[in-house]
Amino acid sequence: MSRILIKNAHILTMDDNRTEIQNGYVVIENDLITKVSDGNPSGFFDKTIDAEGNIVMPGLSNTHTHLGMTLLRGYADDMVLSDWLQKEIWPAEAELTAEDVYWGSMLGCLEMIRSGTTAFCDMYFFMDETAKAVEKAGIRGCLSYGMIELFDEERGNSELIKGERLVKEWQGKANGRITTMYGPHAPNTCSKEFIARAKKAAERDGVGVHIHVLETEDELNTMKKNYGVCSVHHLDSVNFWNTKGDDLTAGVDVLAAHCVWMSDGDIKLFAEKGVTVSHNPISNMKLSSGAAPIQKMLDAGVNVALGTDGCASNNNLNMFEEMKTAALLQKLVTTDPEALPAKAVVEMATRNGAKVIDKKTGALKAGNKADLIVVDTKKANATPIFDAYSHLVYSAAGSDVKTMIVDGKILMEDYLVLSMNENEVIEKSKACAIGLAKRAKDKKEANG
Ligand SMILES: CSC[C@H]1O[C@@H](n2cnc3c(O)ncnc32)[C@H](O)[C@@H]1O
Ligand SMILES: [Zn+2]
Repeated sequence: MSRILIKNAHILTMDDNRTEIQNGYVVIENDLITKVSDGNPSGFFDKTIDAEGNIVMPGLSNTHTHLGMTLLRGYADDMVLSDWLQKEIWPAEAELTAEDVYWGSMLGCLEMIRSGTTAFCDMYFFMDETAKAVEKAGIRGCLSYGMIELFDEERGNSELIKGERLVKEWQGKANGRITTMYGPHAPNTCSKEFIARAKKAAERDGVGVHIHVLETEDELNTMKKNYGVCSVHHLDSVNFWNTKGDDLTAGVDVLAAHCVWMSDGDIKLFAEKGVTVSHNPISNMKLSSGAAPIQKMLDAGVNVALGTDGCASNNNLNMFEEMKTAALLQKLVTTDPEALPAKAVVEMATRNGAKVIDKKTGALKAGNKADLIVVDTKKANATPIFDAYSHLVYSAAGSDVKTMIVDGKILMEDYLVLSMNENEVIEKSKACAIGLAKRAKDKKEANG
């Protein structure tokens, strides 16, 4: 049995009472938190980390990523989503190899460890490679193979087989750090019959579903033109949003990324059904997709989490930037400075996201898994701190994350990443990115 003590900590538990403890300690035994308290700890510990008054909190959950896309960081910027995908990203992705996705995923894991993200929800291709990277890096990943049916039944059949294989092979692996979902890409790239089949498979296998929804006004208009209703109501007709099973006991998580063009009726439906929304403000701003009505969703009782989206539309995986942007964007579009206060943003980035990844994470309390970070407050940008939530959202940087523990294992200590060779990951992923871009350029030139 391994016992770790973290002491002298300013603890944000993010538990149901949002308990905040000054000068507290956390005890970790193997992969679990066994005590969170103030006062003096007792007993023998294999390892003691003196937090020296720094903030100790649950690790951040990035609920929408395409990790292999780290290799396409900066590959095509300043374009509208449809052109960006069709003219640049999809042709480049057609050249991806398994090795590219492995090193791109390792690079993504490294960036997440360095900026405080302990868990993420991914949708992409060559997902065995992302799973291997998660195994090695030590973080927590909820992985889905991104299925693009393109309204072609035969293609849909083979996509579903690939999605199923990922679930069968990886669900619960790496001591439960790897979980899986089905990932039908979007209502404007997949038929509702196909999306309903993916949902049924998820219910059968007891895993969730992850989908892009109402990201752009163009999607909303296309759906209305083709089906007479928006994407949300289109999929509601096949019970896609139900998170409870038929007997209202068992259920599966439904994770909807973007949700920018939601009507009041869509929001009400999501609240009733228990859908989790992944809000991706930086990607939405960069692609000019719009501003999701997040304060309205929270007021209606929707579980809203945060995500970065892929590195080609953000262009990083830094959840501290995402938190700040989320807060500022809501204040801007509502013209209400009270919209999306700092504490609500930290909730989105921790406990709300954790609900769809692992319900035993997202809060520091006895019995939960030991996934946490230490945020350095001995910094100019952390002086003074009147309110820890305000500091995290408006002033802190991802690079202030000093130490990270996931599943009871120390992945970064005092800014030193322990679970991988950082230089090797940077060099190998850079070489893969250069090769990928060259292949894509050669293919483009050959096609005229
Ligand atoms: C089917 S795997 C994921 C697929 O989605 C593409 N993608 C990346 N960012 C976005 C976005 O913001 N909206 C829609 N699709 C996106 C990615 O390039 C893969 O092809
Ligand atoms: Zn996406």
